Amino acid sequence: MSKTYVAVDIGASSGRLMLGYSTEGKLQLKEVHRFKNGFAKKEGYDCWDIDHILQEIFTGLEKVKKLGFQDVVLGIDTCAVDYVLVGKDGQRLKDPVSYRDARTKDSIAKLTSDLSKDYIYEKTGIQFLDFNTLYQLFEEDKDLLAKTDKILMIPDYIGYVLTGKAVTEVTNASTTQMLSLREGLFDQHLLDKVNVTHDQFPKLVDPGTNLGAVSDQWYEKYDLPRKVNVITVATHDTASAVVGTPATGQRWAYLSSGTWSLIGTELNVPENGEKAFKHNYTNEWGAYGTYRFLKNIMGLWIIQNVKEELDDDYSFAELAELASHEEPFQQLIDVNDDRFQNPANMIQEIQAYCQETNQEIPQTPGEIAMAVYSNLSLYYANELAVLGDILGYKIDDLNIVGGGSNVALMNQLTATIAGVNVYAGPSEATAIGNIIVQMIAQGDILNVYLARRIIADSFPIKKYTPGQEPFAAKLTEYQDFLKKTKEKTVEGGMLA
Ligand SMILES: Nc1ncnc2c1ncn2[C@@H]1O[C@H](COP(=O)(O)OP(=O)(O)OP(=O)(O)O)[C@@H](O)[C@H]1O
Ligand SMILES: C[C@H](O)[C@H](O)[C@@H](O)C(=O)CO
Ligand SMILES: [Mg+2]
Repeated sequence: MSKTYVAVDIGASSGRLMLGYSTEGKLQLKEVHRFKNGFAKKEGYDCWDIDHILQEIFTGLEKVKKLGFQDVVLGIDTCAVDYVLVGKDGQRLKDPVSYRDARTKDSIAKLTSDLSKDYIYEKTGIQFLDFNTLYQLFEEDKDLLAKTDKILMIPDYIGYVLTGKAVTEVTNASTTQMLSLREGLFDQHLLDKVNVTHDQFPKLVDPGTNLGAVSDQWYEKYDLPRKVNVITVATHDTASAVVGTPATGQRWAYLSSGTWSLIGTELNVPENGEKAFKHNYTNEWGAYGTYRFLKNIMGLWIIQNVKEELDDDYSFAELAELASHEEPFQQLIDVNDDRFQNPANMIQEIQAYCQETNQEIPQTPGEIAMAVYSNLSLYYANELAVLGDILGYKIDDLNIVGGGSNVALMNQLTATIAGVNVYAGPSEATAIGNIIVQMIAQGDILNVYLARRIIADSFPIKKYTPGQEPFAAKLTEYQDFLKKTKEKTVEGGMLA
């Protein structure tokens, strides 16, 4: 048996500690601890409860010890862009604001009034999302920034709390939209633009960097395994998900399907040309010198809100089951419309959208869930066509990983509409990718290509073929609908 590894995977909706080790050439994964994650209003901002997250990590580590593991390696991954400001005394200056907060909704226009989007995209190759770190820092309290000794991305902050070592891991640093592709450093113009200095970000490190042991101070408070050595993995959770995607072949794409749906592929050189810029594709840095050429899609965040607004009367599996009894595409919805980013009530927002576009309004939980799932499938198919157009080749295989890989109807609809083979699973690809980087750093696995074969042999992966369903022509209708609604959105007003 290899060493014992612990993945701390903090998703936007749930966090988990997973134990991983390999025996007889297969990877074993065991969930040790899971907890709900989310943001809440604090002093007027939507904030992550970082103390809750830290407490749950220590609780999970105590469970690891109770299972008899005394000597483990640990890696941390979380969602992107968000950060913690640390003062000169090494303490947090405030709670981290969530990217869902409205403080940056007008920031792109403000920041690019005198620094062009062309410059920023040519420099960074990163998609324009109004919550990127660049815009959050632009809106940040200037007095607080002046008092800031370190700006730590959330997983780097957790590593800093655990070990006392402060670094900036590159996969997550790239999501700031401040890293220069060419120089491999934070771009000076962009730092200046947000009144931040180079040395306020700790040194940039690659995935697989050893941070060292959990500090002694924590052993006075918690009953932890005797030795916990922390390694900086691909700390943006999507970067870990991509490492954990069991793709083979040449023309493959991934869909990391969780709170967000991240659809894209893995490149060895960035693609920040005209088409990529026009379609707002991003070049987030991946592990091992790769680039995650991808697009953010609103994802299962929509269903998470629907579930909550139905008072959690239905599990996700039950909502998917109810949806499967409904006809797909009863309405066409631009699921990436900003109005779905953080509405007061998601169900009402979906219904209002359908009314404004003169379409049948979904009413029952099954109708609402099918409206979401079938339009996500259409959106995925559309983006696969765009991805192929930018790259100059058709994508053959789509690997769907993350919790969304459990939604069979969405996997099948996507395969049929996009005309691709869909390989669904593993749903815990992020935690698996987290562990793989640790195993490679420790010499337990040679490289990521061999790791992906081990993953494919270790976890159930379900294949969905395009089939002859009558929906393939639906994509053209959806593309026309998106074009029309985007034009109308620009002009405002109801759709004809
Ligand atoms: N059995 C299931 N049936 C249907 N949907 C499911 C099932 N299990 C998970 N999901 C979907 O997967 C989503 C969670 O996916 P996942 O666990 O990858 O997200 P996360 O890691 O918590 O968050 P993030 O996307 O921020 O990493 C849920 O919101 C739900 O919509
Ligand atoms: C804000 C980012 O796009 C976000 O973190 C996304 O990458 C994600 O949540 C993946 O789980
Ligand atoms: Mg996740």
